[in-house]
Amino acid sequence: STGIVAATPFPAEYDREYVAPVSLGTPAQELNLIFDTGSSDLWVFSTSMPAAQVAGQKLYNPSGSSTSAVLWGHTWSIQYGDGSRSSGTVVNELVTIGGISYASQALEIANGVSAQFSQDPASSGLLGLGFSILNTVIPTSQKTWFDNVLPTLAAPVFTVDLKRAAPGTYTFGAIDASSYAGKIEYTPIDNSNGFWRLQASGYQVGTSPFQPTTIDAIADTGTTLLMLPAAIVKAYYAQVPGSQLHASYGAYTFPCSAKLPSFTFGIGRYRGVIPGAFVSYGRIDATTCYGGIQDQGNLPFSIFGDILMKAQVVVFDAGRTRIGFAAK
Ligand SMILES: O=C([C@@H]1CCCNC1)N1CCCCC1
Repeated sequence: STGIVAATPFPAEYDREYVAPVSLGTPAQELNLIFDTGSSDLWVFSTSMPAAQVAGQKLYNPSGSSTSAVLWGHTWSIQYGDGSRSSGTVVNELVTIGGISYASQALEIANGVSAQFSQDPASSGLLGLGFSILNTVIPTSQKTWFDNVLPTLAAPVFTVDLKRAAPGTYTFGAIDASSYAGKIEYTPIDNSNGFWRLQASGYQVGTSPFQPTTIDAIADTGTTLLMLPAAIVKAYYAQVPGSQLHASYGAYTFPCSAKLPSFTFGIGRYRGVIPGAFVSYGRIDATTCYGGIQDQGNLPFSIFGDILMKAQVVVFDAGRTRIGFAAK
């Protein structure tokens, strides 16, 4: 089987996150979820949530589904790198994405979420596309939806084609040859820590010479920005007049009138180019804009988030434990 769903950015003004529709239960309850290659829990806002933690999100109601079955004695609790959290209980449920169904998917229903989720009306939860070793369900860890449907897919892959300020696609079981230009360049991933973790071969700021250096990064569709080592970030903004590491935001900002240089990353000999305009994340006041490239801080690796992904077609190949990039 193959399946395709739209990946829609929110909010309209800047691409903070991308959500896609997931159908739950019988009759179908369709919720918009963030597809997150950096985690491995499938969890949803539910009717078990306190009203104070809900602000417009659609809620999954297990009692309204004839196919939901409580996974007795199982709970989950997750904390993301940005400090956001959610937790709850577990059911087995029919979960369908782009027409691809798995009848007894572990569906984690939230009975509590942190403010970052409560205050985001665009997302009713997350669908983890990381490796199942990261799943937080106890006492027995559960498989991701992708792991469960993998044997039924035409090819053991999913393809991510996010776009700037426009809907893109997540495709399961296929690579759409018409979606990209040139060849797909693959590189091995290390999934031992549950991430789609790769080594990039270097970077280039604008038209400056390419700098060969290994960049150890995870490909994370659930992270908005491109998080890189301090030295690379400094070299990038050195070419943006008026940019600064803003004291109060603890992040690089720049004058919205600035012309941003492109950012190029290497995958072997392949060069992936992020246009300068894609590096502007959004306006924070009349003249100041927020950089889409930021310091990874004390993380043990870089994060290739949406700012990078939206400039590429990215193939997550579980069959050959590799990841591929192509221009578009
Ligand atoms: O929590 C996260 C991210 C947060 C955004 C959504 N994807 C997962 N991690 C990835 C980076 C290392 C720490 C764990």
